Amino acid sequence: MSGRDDGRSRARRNALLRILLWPKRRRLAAATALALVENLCGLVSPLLIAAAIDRGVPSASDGRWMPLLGFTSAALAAGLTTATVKYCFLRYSGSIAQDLLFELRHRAFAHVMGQPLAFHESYPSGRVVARLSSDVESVEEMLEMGLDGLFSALFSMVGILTVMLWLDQPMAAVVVALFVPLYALTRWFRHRSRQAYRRTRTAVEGVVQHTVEAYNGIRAVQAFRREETNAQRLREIDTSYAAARADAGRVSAAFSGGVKLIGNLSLVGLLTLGVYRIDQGRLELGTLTAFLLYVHRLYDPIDELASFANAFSAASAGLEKIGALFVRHPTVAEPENPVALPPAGGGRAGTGAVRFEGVHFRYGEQSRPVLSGVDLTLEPGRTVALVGTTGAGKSTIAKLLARLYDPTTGRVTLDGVELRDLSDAELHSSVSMITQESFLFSGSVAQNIALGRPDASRAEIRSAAEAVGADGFISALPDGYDTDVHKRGTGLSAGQRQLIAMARVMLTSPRVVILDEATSSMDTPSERAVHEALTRVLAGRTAVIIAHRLSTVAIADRVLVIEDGAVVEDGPPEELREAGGRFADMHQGWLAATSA
Ligand SMILES: Nc1ncnc2c1ncn2[C@@H]1O[C@H](COP(=O)(O)OP(=O)(O)OP(=O)(O)O)[C@@H](O)[C@H]1O
Repeated sequence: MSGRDDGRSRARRNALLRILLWPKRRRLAAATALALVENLCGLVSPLLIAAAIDRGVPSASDGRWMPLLGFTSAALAAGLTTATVKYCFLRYSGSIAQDLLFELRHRAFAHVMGQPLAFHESYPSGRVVARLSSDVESVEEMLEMGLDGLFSALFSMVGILTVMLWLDQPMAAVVVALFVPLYALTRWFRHRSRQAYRRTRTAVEGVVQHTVEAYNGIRAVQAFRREETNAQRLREIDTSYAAARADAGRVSAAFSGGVKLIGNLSLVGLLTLGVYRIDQGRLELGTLTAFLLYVHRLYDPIDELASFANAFSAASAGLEKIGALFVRHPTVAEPENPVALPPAGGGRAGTGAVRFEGVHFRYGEQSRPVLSGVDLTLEPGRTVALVGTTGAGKSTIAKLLARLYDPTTGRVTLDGVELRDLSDAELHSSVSMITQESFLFSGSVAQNIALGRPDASRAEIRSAAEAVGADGFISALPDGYDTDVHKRGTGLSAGQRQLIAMARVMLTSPRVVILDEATSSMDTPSERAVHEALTRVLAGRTAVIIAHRLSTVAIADRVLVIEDGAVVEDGPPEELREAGGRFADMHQGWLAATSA
């Protein structure tokens, strides 16, 4: 990662942290106060023990037990208070941490869901899953195990050093002197562990991404016998993940060991100097004991600080990655002052006129132009088939018509209104896209049909299903319209899914329907059922079909042959067939394929 990228990642992480932490500043301040009380109580105990040794024990030898009893009871009370406050702190900081994670996960998810198609087409779904799962988990781990260590370490260090300086300065100087190597070690650790954890986050992202891709494409994986290749690839990515984790482990082990070594050197130094100063009569035994107890207390949290720093490095790398999700992507924004479509009048007739005016389009600034000046007029209520070689630009035209993207220059209008000027609600109810996947969401069949109109009544849902001939098979399902589409055993066929998708469109009753036809063929009876449904859905609407089959082109009134992002032939299918151009060649090819 270059220095500039590094700075940008950190800036994104800090901005994200600010957004998450600022609203919780009061609760964080309360948690800090609890930690302060806990550490102050913890600080008192060694002082009381020192007093018990230096004052309580001598007076007890003289037969006066009260001072010793007083000091030991006070030490006990301090210990009990420390434990109680610690319990409260952990509960309180735990609830802050959970709220924070909840918000982080939901913000990230909502942001991803609201992104334009351009984002999803360039950002692999596996990477998004990694962001929302393992990267958020790394933050969770830090919050769960690290906060306590961080607070204890910071307060203890300041508090203990202050008390030490007050008790005996030459002895405190020994401890302070050993902070120099400790500082150097910590700097090294921060630098190395940040690198190591960035590598682990990248590696774990690879593992998740590969798993999600393999799972999404399981049909292709099995059809092309890619199981072994995929497993081999996972082994490779996993090996690099393991290596990155091992490196992170080595760094943290070196740091922990180093801290322990410096802690022990402090003990030896204090013991040597302490014995010398006692011998000189400048120090009491109780004070030496307090110093030894304090050093122990000082280095224990530093060790905890190491685990926090570890968790922080992992979480920090995770937050940098999550922060990258929030980078603004050019979006197809909803207009501030939307324009309404002219009313449909009596019935649908006359609506659904589409125009592409001088449309140029490229997918990104670096990409080559896909459409270069497309001018098109689609008449209301007619069905147009887009045909052409693969990569010609057919889907791109459909995506612009559904306003999944905006043209780079030029405009697309529906009934005289530019798509950019329509509200999202009007756009979605006026232009519907039936995609190849016919995706069904978790929920009942009825809910899936009512996707575009969640307020539709059961009677309306039913009549939409009847209109496309889907009522028969839906009523035969175990729970009819209430059958859960993803419940085991429901197993809807590809054709049935398509019929549900068509009923969905029927219910929304859009002016324009775009159909990205499936290339894979279905068995003939279900293909016929889908075809009949399609004819009913398209009746009276403007339809654009990306056609891959002869039978679909047959229902079109007009064919547009697209080549290299331009319309090269345009006319009724019969006319183009006779004209002997590209469409005629394609037609011949289809005929040969179907008769073979
Ligand atoms: N998301 C994208 N980012 C960058 N380039 C893209 C993207 N989608 C398509 N393209 C490019 O745009 C061109 C047109 O693609 P498009 O999907 O419109 O073709 P198509 O005619 O629908 O092809 P097919 O019949 O194979 O679906 C192709 O060169 C393709 O590589």
